[in-house]
Amino acid sequence: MTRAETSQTSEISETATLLVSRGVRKRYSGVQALRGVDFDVHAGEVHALVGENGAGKSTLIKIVSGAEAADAGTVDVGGRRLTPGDTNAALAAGIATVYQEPQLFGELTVAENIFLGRELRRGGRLIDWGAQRARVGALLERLGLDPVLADVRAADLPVAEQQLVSIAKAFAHDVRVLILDEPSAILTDQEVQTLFRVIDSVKAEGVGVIYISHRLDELVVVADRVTVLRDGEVVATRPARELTVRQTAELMTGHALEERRVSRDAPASDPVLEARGLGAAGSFHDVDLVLNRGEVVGLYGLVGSGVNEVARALYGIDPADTGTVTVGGRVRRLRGTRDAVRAGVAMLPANRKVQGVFASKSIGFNISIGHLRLLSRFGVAMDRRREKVVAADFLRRIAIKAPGVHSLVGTLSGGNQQKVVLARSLVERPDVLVLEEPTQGVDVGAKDEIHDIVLSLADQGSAVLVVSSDLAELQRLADRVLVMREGRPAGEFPRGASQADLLSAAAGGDDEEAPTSLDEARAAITEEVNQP
Ligand SMILES: Nc1ncnc2c1ncn2[C@@H]1O[C@H](COP(=O)(O)OP(=O)(O)OP(=O)(O)O)[C@@H](O)[C@H]1O
Repeated sequence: MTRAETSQTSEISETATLLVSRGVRKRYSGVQALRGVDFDVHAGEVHALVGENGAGKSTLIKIVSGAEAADAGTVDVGGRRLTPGDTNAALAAGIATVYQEPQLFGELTVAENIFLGRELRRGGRLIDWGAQRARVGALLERLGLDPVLADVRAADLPVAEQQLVSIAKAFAHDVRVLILDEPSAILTDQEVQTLFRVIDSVKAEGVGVIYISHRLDELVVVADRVTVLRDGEVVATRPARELTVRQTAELMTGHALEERRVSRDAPASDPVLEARGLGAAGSFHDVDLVLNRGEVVGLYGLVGSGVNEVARALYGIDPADTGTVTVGGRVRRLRGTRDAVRAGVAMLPANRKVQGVFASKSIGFNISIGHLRLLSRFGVAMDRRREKVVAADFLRRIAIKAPGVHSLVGTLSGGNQQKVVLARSLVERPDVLVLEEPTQGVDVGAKDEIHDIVLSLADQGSAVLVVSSDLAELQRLADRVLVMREGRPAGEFPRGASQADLLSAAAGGDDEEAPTSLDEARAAITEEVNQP
């Protein structure tokens, strides 16, 4: 289905309002998370819900899906009032929620996952595997996915497909309103295209979609309407086509945003880290990489390019099996993260859960853990007063939304927890810092602050490697961008290179046919991916 046809569908069914919430209020200890929110969803539309970290998006969807009860206000679905705080009632009314991280059992097949707990049985006893597989196949096909996925173990699928399977699982029930909580945050450009195709097909069936995202540039493509929340209040609900990214960002923050350009002189050649001929069987080969003192180097590539694996090898998570790495003039064997830390390399991995926060501890504690490592490196005892000052400074600088440094990290919104993890690694001021998707899930205002912090770390002499799928982020941060394709280096670009250049090098475009715009580069990739 084309976009034009899709939007027609949503206009036709505009009168059918599936979900209406009125005057929703919710208070947690010390925080008024929602202050009387009105929000509705029409049949066949994608209604995006955006706002800064802590604006109240997750709280609203928890109330709509019955995971939390509101203090005041109502939610009606199909004209019937939902019982507050009752997930079964919400499910029965047709509300399904798909979270960013797929909630599947890795050891089970896709079909088993989809029917888990409500298996189809023959004569009421034996599981009817054949019938299940056929139903799942039809379901996958309905969403434009390959029916052969039914028999694949969930753990063997890439995370993007696991997410699409989670959507399929939701559709095993009768869905009227599908809630997608930051579905694109962990996806690459071409995976996002597939997600949008699936969204188009569910829209065409008259399902209403609530779409939460921090990637504002995709709203004009995927959303019909946009609601902006700020501090628990709706500040605007508008057709997506009437809002630019900048206007949306300004509504979110409540103030005008300046256009920010970074101009930085390329740092002099003074290698802190040098990797030569680095390789790991099956994932990357022949990688030469130099990080100079005070330099920010970007590493960019599509899925399967090996960029994340290179970063993980430099931090000793999945060691390389060929080549050498020299840090601070000494050849290092990075066989584990302890070797990397000893060599002065720190990393903020993309999957924050790997690194984890101490949810039951305060913000101050979580940030000072990084500080403790720094101080203990010099054999100095930790100074508690200083710990509080450092944490309070970060709270202010990267706008962590919380009552104070004593607040427990477990009570913060997802994005704010991420800022705490970042603050911790920045406190350590490592010689080499490897950042993987440093601003994923973080709002626009905090993104700028995080970029400023990374650049000031480089100004103070750290060498920084940033692996990011956000091209605008790489343009802003990186003095140089190395592009990888299918496990090998595919080009190097100085600061000032266009997004189209980076994307086409990553996708294997040749120079003679270099695309002139980002859209053209994206279209070329989609075409390549869709080729049999
Ligand atoms: N269980 C809780 N206890 C205390 N405060 C909470 C709890 N859950 C949420 N909050 C607070 O309510 C506010 C709204 O949080 P919410 O998770 O809805 O934000 P969000 O818009 O989804 O943010 P993000 O983009 O970071 O996910 C935040 O200030 C958060 O700290």
